[in-house]
Amino acid sequence: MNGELRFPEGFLWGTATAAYQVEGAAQEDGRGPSIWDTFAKTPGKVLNGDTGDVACDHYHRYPEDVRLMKELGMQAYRFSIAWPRIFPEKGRYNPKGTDFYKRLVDTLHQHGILPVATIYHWDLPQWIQDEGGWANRRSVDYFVEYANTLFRELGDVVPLWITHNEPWCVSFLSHWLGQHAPGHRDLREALQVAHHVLLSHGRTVQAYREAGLSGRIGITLNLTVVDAASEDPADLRAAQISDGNANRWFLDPIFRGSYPADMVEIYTEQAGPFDFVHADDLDIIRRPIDFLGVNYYTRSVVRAGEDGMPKPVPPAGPVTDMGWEVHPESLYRLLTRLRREYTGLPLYITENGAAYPDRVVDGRVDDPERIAYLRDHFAAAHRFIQEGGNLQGYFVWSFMDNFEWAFGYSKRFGLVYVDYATQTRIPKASALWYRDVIAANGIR
Ligand SMILES: N#[N+]C[C@@H]1[C@@H](O)[C@H](O)[C@@H](O)[C@@H]2O[C@H]12
Repeated sequence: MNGELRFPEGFLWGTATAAYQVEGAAQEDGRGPSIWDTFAKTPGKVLNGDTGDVACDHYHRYPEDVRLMKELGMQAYRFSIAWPRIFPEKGRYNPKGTDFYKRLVDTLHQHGILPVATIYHWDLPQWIQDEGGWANRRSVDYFVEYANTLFRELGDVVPLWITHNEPWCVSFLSHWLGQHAPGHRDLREALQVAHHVLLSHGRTVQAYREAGLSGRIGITLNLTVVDAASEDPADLRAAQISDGNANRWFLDPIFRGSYPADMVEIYTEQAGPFDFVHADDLDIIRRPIDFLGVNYYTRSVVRAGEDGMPKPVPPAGPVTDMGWEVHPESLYRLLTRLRREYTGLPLYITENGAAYPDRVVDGRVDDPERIAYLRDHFAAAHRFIQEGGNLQGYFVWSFMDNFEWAFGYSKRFGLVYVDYATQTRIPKASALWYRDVIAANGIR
């Protein structure tokens, strides 16, 4: 790549984390248990039996972390709010929970860093799960009450709100594939969960408008590009189905007010009638948002299984420590598709990054692969912008190494290395490189 690629004036450069992955303080100041506390303590669910009990101790070390963000030139910080801190039990609001986020947001403002709050990043209060979780339509009302509480307490100091992080993971990964909390394996339940999460999104957008706040609200979807392994019609259809599950199942309701017909036919056959979809639900889900958050990590390649359903094909090219193919051109393809087929709204890359087996050598962490990964993905984003794409910001996942869900602490996504034994933070070479990218508002 020759020459410098400069981003538009005002382009927002930041990093992202999530409450259960970084905060620790799992029982502090009235926090109640979440489904991830339960899941992580269930033998065999998380590698090495790791939990988020301590994590990066961000709950106590946020002043140091925010100072480091400032030193690294970060302009924005996307964090999530832990619902079980705010409503630890049914019907009981915990002001101490909100107070932590007020302290965090105030510290961010003091350092000139824009707070971006994700309302839900997977840590459902266990008391709601005990009532059926997201599969129970009542969860929608609980979510709106929680969101309204946040808008009341933080609405005037948080300018960007994200209702949900990755509804696909909340529904299919957690209730069909069983890999995330609560670890269920039931397609019909996953479809109900997806619907109620989307409905809670729409209801919350409505509540935000009614609150008369001056910020902006959107949703973050994990999206990908699905390629067929061959031009064989069976493989092409398998790719279409995989795209329907990964992308269109969420994009269509939000931007078109309907579920994709081809997938409704398949899922009705596999999981029964959609009697959990009420008459005006889709009109609520499609409430206009101000921006779309896109989490992109990799593309997928699929072939048709014997049943015609998509089966993953192992990556042929370079992969990260997660085994995910490094495929920056698919970020450009994804963004271009979103603009062509769904929306001209502002887009933010709310997560993009890579795990690599980082090591501390003489007090330093050299991570050239991560620098190359980020550079190539920034270049793909820049190409989209150059062609008129409305991309307004980029949040690298993650600010620091953290609890990587079922992988525990075995995968390091951070720009900043965390020594979990001492809680020492060490900016990796990629953090210093990113600092220079932000300062130049571009890449060389
Ligand atoms: N795996 N992985 C890394 C990263 C995960 O740590 C985030 O919590 C999710 O939002 C999204 O899956 C992406």
